[in-house]
This record gives sequence, structure tokens and C-alpha cells, in this order.
Amino acid sequence: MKTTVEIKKMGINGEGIGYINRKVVFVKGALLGETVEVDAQQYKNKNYYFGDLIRVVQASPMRVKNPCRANKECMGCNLLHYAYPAQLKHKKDLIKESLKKYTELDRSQIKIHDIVGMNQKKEFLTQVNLPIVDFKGKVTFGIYQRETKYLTVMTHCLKHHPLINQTLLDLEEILNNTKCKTYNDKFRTGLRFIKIRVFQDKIQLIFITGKDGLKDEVVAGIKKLKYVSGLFMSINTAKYQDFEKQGYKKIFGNSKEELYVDHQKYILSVKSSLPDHIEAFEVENKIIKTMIKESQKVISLNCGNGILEMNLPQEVVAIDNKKENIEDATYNAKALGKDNIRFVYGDSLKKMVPFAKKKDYDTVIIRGINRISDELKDTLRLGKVKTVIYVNSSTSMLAKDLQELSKYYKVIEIKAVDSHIYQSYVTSIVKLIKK
Ligand SMILES: C[S@@+](CC[C@H](N)C(=O)[O-])C[C@H]1O[C@@H](n2cnc3c(N)ncnc32)[C@H](O)[C@@H]1O
Repeated sequence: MKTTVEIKKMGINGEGIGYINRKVVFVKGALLGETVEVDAQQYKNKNYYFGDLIRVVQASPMRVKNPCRANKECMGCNLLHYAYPAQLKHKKDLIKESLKKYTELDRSQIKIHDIVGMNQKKEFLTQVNLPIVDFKGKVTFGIYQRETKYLTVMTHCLKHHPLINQTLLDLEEILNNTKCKTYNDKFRTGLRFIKIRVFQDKIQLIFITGKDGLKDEVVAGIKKLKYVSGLFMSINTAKYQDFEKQGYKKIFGNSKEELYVDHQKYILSVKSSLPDHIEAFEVENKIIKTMIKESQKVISLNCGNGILEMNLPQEVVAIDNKKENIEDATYNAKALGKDNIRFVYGDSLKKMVPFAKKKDYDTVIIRGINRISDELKDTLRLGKVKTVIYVNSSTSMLAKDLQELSKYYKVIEIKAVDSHIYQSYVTSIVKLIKK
């Protein structure tokens, strides 16, 4: 059915929401305040419509030209056509809407700050992890879209650091010139995945391959790329895609690289966690730091590379279940003379328990999880932790967890950072205090 719709609000996936005969219609690509012409379908047994956008009749003043060449096929970023200030407002609204929908919290009692925007809105992404694929008879790199077999070639993404796109194009040439094949499930040979990580003006490369590994000509071609400082590979013919479980074999170059955060140098090994967006990481760390001024001692869960924790003045115990993270963090803390921090290798939940029972560990930082487990809730409820700093990038998951935590903790404030530019995610940092 073709009809005209006025967009009354924005949905959690960045779609415009309007009404047809009092029933909701979701319109991808439409913006708040716009009048759009749509082709609407109501799916069986559903009480709402999906509208394919035919034409924008009355455009929002916040509509901008989509700056990405790949976006039409990629669909990875759903807010590219929205002016940046409007994106930030939309994300603040998402937080408020989620709290309204999933919690019984008195929102007037919670300080929800404006979203902190990023200066670097292009070319910021420091790492990618891409399948090696065939596209029109050529070996290249791309992602398959959710719920479809549709492939997006990823050599021109506007968010990638320029060296990543350069590497993808150079590798495409090397792999095709040397007649490489993509992974064949049956024979378990060929190239599977590429990981590319940027350190300043250097690239670290990791290939995941079938049992035939990497050809000598490929290695020789990569050696000629002056910006590649380290090449690693891992043969993996298993069905599971957790490639990090296996070791990486160094083929040439540096085993460790230098990462700069807030002008401070850290040394990271190839398996250590690298922040995707350094500016966002710096901003998040600053916010967390300001939220724990009063603390005596801090427990930090899923600490990753430990860079936040190394910059806290308090006594800290920081836990992560990735060995390389803890090894690097321990090394960096020692090199920086930080003796107020102890890095612990293991499962955060198990390792935190003895500390959470002590009165002097009064703050817990929770990051790197989708939802708070029942065990963690119990540990917090029964323990002596007064302040919780909870970080989550999904507004709905966050709100559901806050509803649970609010049985024992008062939600004080939410400061969020736009670390997922152009996407309907926002990294919320929440301060809670025991009731
Ligand atoms: C997304 S990273 C976040 C790292 C860091 N907090 C940051 O913001 O940069 C998630 C981290 O959680 C760690 N992790 C995941 N599950 C864990 C668990 N059950 N116990 C300890 N660490 C865990 C991973 O090793 C990884 O370093």
C-alpha cells in the first residue's frame, strides 16, 4: 500500500516511526519530523507495518547528504543521513526511552547528561576483522549482511583508518596476482579471515587460513609494503570462529607494538585488546575517573589492556580472563611505575568475590559485558561495594540491568559517549550508589 506518513519519533535502530490508521509503521531512512511517501506492508499476525521509503516529501532540516560510498549496500551505519547534533540528541532520547520502557525508575531523579560527541568522525577505526571472500571472481574482503547472503566489500569504509583501506586494496592485489583462493570448507584449504590493526603509521596483519597456510609469494608481496610492521598467521580449520584461542605464528616483524593513549606510550602484544576508537576510549576513561573520586579501593572487571586502571590514583585490583591482556597490563604498569594496581588473570566474577567482601573495596567498575548475571547481582548485593560504575553500549540492555540493580542501588547519573558513530548504540557510563 502506497501512502504518506509523518515521522513522529525515531526507533531504536535509527528508523523513523509514524502511524497508518493508528498502527505503527517503521520506515528505514526516514527522520524525525519528515513527511515521507512509503510502500507499507503489514506482515501476517503483526500489528504494525514496515514502510519502504519511496520519497521524502518534506525533509528534516537535519537531513544531510550521506557521506559514505558504501553505505547503500553495507547498512552497517543507520544514521549517516542525520546531522551530527541530531544523532547525539537521538542517542540521548534512546537512553531516556529505554529507561521509560524497561524500568520503573523515577527519571527526574537521574541526571542524564548530553552525549559527548567525537571530534574524529571519520577514519578513526583502528582495527578490522574481515572474512576473505570471492566477489565477481576476485578475492577481496567483505561482510555478509545480517539475515541475508548479501555481501559488502569493505575496502572503502569511511570509518576505517586510511591505512586499513590502503592495506585492503594492496592485499587484494597481492592475493589476486598470486592466485590465492578463499577458504573451501570441504577441502579445508584457502584463506579465511584477515585481522588488521593500526599502531600510529604501522599495520599489524594476521591471516587465519586453511591447512595450506600462506604462500611464499604472498609473504614476499606483503614484505614490500613498508607500512606493515608485523605479519602473523594461524591455521584454523575448525567450525568455531574464536580464532584467538589458537596461537598466532609470527612470520616476520615486531611481536609488540606501541599504542599511544593520552600521549602515554603502552606496549601491546598481538593478542592484547586494542580500543576501536582511541578518542572515545580516552573520553570514557576520563568520565569513569571523575566518577570515582571518593573511593578507597577499586575492583575493575573485564579490564582489557588495563589502560584505564593504570591511570586511576586509587588502589585497584583489575581482572581479565585473557592472559595476554594481563601480561601486557602488568608489564606496562611496571614500566610506568604504577604500584597501586594489581592485575589478576581469571574469571572476573570468581576473582572479585574475596575483594567484594572487604569493606575497603568500595567501588566496582563493570565493563565489557552484555548483561549483568545473577551471580554478579548477588555478589554486589551481599558484598560491601558502595559505588558501581556500569558501562554498557546497548540502551535496552543497560535499562534492564538498571531496573535490577536499582533494588539495591540508586542510579545517580548517566554520562554517555558517542563511541559508535553513525550507529544506534551509545556507550553509557552509569554511577550507582548503594541504598
Ligand atoms: C570489550 S573488552 C573491554 C575491555 C576494556 N574494559 C575496555 O573498555 O577497553 C571485554 C574484555 O572483557 C574480558 N572478559 C570477557 N569475559 C570475561 C570474564 N568472564 N572474566 C574476565 N574477563 C572477561 C575480555 O578478555 C576483554 O578483555
